[in-house]
Amino acid sequence: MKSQPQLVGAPAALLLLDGWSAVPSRDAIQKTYVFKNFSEAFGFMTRVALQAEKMDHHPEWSNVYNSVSVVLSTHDAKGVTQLDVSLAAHMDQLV
Ligand SMILES: C[C@H](O)[C@H](O)[C@H]1CNC2=NC(N)=NC(=O)C2=N1
Repeated sequence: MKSQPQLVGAPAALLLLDGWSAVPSRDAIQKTYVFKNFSEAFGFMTRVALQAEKMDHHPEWSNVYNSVSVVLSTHDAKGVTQLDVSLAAHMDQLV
C-alpha cells in the first residue's frame, strides 16, 4: 500500500510558490498559464503529463486555446500535500 503524503495545506504551500492562489471552496491551489498559442500550451501539458505519471500524481486542469488552468490537490488526503507543491514547482520550472 502507498504511504499517505503529509497534508501541507494551501496557505503554507502558497508561501513556497509564485503566482499560485488558493481555491476558495476547498483545500487546493490554482494557477492559469498563458502561452503564445495552442501548440505551446499542449506541449506544456504533454510534459506535465509525463511528470504526473512518474509521480502518480495528477492535476485537475482545462485548456482553452493558449491557456491552461490548473488545480492541484491530493484527493487521497483531501487537501494540498507536498506532492502538489512538487508538481506545481515542476510546472513553474517548465515555463
Ligand atoms: C491509485 C493512484 O495511486 C491514486 O489514485 C493517485 C493517482 N493520482 C492522484 N492525483 C491526485 N491529484 N491526487 C490523488 O490522490 C491521486 N491519487
